[in-house]
Amino acid sequence: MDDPVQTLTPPHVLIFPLPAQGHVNSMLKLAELLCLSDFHVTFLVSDHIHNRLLRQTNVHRRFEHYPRFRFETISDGIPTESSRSGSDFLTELIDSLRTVIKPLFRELFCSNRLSYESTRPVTCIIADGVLSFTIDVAEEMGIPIVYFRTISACAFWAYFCIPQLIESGDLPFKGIDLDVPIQSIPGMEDFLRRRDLPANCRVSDLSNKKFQFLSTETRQTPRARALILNTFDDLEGPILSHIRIHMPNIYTIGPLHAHNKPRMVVTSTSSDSLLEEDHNCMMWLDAQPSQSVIYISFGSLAMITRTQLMEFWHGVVKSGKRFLWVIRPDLVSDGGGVGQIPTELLEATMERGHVVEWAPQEEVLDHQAIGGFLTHSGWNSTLESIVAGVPMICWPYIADQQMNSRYVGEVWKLGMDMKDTCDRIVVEKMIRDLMEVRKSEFVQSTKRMAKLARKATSEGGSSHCNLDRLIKDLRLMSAGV
Ligand SMILES: O=c1ccn([C@@H]2O[C@H](COP(=O)(O)OP(=O)(O)O[C@H]3O[C@H](CO)[C@@H](O)[C@H](O)[C@H]3O)[C@@H](O)[C@H]2O)c(=O)[nH]1
Ligand SMILES: C[C@H]1CC[C@@H]2C(C(=O)O)=CO[C@@H](O)[C@@H]21
Repeated sequence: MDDPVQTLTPPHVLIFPLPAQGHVNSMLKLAELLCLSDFHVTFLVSDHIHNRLLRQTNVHRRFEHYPRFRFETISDGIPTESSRSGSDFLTELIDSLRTVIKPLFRELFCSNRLSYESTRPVTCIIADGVLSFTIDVAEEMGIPIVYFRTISACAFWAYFCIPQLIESGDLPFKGIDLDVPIQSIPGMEDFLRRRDLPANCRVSDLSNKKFQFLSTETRQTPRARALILNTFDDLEGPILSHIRIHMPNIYTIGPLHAHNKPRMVVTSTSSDSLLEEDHNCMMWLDAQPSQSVIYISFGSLAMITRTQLMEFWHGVVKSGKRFLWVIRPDLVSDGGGVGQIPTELLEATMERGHVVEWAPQEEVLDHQAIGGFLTHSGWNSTLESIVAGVPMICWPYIADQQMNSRYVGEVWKLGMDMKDTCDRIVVEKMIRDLMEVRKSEFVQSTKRMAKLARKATSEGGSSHCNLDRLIKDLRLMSAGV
């Protein structure tokens, strides 16, 4: 007999990510999974993000397959000329969230822009876990709201425990020793150091705006009905048990990009990238020996100085390995861009390297030529590397990345943590260790975790079952149950 819940009128879910690539990616994947269950989905993005999606992706064609999906746009309140990258991005956004986006979000619900032909009004909101003003509006409107935090459970738990860190005297740091152990986060007592805490904790003044924002926003999480996390139980089970004490209803449904549902419109050109992907690198990879290439990418927000770029470049070249490197147009922060490259680097790059401004990363990581990933440890990149079974060298930049890199190196043993170092000798050594000296050790551990990740999202797996439970619960919430 059919499940009676299935017979309820299809929900209309409004999904609202923070206007940043790493948040839009995973939440668009959730949107598609809900569309496959015949939900009505309104995906609320900033005008800036929407314009870039239109320009750089086939996302509109992809979602034409789902007649109940639509984009809705809202201003991010940030000056058009802003690069929306680097550590200043959050500073700009924090002011705008309160002064511009919150009033516009409320106004959206008071207008008729969300009720359109043959579609019921919004019955449930899925909001980014750093947008607590959406809970205020949802409560005013009497609409159920579920949070989706797009970072790892371990990073979430570190942010959530900031009050304990302050109470125990761990924050603010006293002195400059970043290797002082941190023992006031339950479940992390044996391996956490000051340097592994989210980068926002490296402040001397706890009234720092970004620090306060991330701590305060994270502590608001229990006000939501439930929390969605893009992770899986075999990866972060121990930490999830601690979070569940404060937030009992958690849906671990990741790795979201690994769910392969029948009817899913996944083609080789399915991209959510806000930059134009250079697919020529795939033909270059086809010509490289198996597991001979180190892939280098620092995500969509990270910025490095030209000095750091040169340290990485010299180290990569000295390693003697082939390399595919993503150098975004806005990656180098000190104005001069990539600038003049020393001849010896250019010659080596011509011989065994390939540089692109943006790559089809999921496809790249799945390519047989890739033997390692030098990453900034953004959570989407980390999950993509785990699913692809590619060992990592982690060079975290901001926010949650410090936590992710410690877990990759010390807890999951899926690679090495290069945090707080940018030295050509270290870069060369770590690449050789990853691709030669310790290769068999990492191949074994990454194969095992990749198998667990695919098991989680397969029929009967933990994430597959949690996604079914989320879909059923969204139907019940939308029916007022
Ligand atoms: O050339 C590239 C480089 C990256 N990507 C994709 O872009 C996304 C990048 O996401 P992520 O690795 O999470 O990095 P950020 O863009 O930096 O993501 C932000 O959002 C994440 C989720 O909240 C956080 O974990 C990060 O710290 C934060 O910087 C991934 O899906 C990649 O596959 C491409 O498609 N092509
Ligand atoms: C710029 C960062 C502020 C909050 C976001 C985040 C999170 O904790 O959700 C992590 O890194 C970035 O994506 C965002």
